[in-house]
Amino acid sequence: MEIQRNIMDYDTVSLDDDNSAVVIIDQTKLPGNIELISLKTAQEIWDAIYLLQVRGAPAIGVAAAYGIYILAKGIDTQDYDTFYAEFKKQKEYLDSSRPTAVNLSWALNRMEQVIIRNSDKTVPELKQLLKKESIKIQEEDIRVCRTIGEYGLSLVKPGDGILTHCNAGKLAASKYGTATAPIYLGQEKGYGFRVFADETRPLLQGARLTAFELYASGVDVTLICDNMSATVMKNGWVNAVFVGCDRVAANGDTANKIGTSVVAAVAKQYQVPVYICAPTSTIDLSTPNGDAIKIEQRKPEEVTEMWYQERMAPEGVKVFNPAFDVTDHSLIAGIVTEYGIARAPYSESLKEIFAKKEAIEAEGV
Ligand SMILES: CSC[C@H]1O[C@H](OP(=O)(O)O)[C@H](O)[C@@H]1O
Repeated sequence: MEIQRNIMDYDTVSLDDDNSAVVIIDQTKLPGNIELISLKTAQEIWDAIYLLQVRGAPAIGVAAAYGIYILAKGIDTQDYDTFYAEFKKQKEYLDSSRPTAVNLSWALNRMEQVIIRNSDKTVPELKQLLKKESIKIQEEDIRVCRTIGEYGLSLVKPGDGILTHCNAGKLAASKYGTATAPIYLGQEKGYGFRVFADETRPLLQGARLTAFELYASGVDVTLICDNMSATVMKNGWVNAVFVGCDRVAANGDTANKIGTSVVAAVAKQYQVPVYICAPTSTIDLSTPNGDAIKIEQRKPEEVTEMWYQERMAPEGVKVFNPAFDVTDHSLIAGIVTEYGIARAPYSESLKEIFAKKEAIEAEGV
């Protein structure tokens, strides 16, 4: 008898036992098959991020941190400058896999800082410090997501309807997810949320991943097509929208999966608050506003034929396939971080969030 495997029992991203590979759930195979794959080379790691075998801003950051660690481990030199030069080459390559989710560069830069701050250490010592930092990044991700869940839970009440778009769940992070964190914590407390998951064309992260993980967790989830979000909100079935993010700009404009801005515009029409669940690792104060966020453009085949037995569009037709869009800060009721909920004006409140973060870090809490 096949053992009933629950997706929630698997780590989205991990290091293998001998620290020689990044192990991920291949999310392109979900929900049909739960397959773990080991990534050992720079090309394998790059491909896994680009092909969305591992995806979601926090999960991409953790995969990149583990990835650059195992690549650094393989650099065969005892000379600091030679080691650092090769590290930078590998880091720049991994950083080129996807442009929008800031966690990729955030994690890689954080790993590089370990080398910069420890120029007096030997190469073996640097490799150990890189391992330690990569594990710390994943441990923080788990703590951060749970804290976001706690703040998010304060925005809803038992029995509420929650709509989410794309997958900002456990499969986009290490555990809890970001937008799903309030849902999972509510599940622990018996809140009985009714969740509506947008399927999220063209790659169907909502159908294949969010509905999959929530259903596996016993959450009351209803899968809807993207064009149905207006109806469920008009019917009064949604009390709040929780979504993830890939990059939050200094003024609160937020890049997230394509279609998020549509959900936010419809939510405004029906007076449903939209909350961005945003680890501070996904907030980029160096990006002034949404116009400055680079939006990844992906292949037309994802739109025209990816999920169909036959092509569903004429051969050669023009296709526009931006992977993300930017939700204007004016459509966002709150940005839920692990240091509290930022409210408009975000150009001020996000700075206050980071000031709180820095003060707590300075205390070594
Ligand atoms: C926890 S944030 C996840 C975020 O990333 C997703 O994009 P992709 O599936 O292309 O990596 C989507 O925008 C989610 O909201």
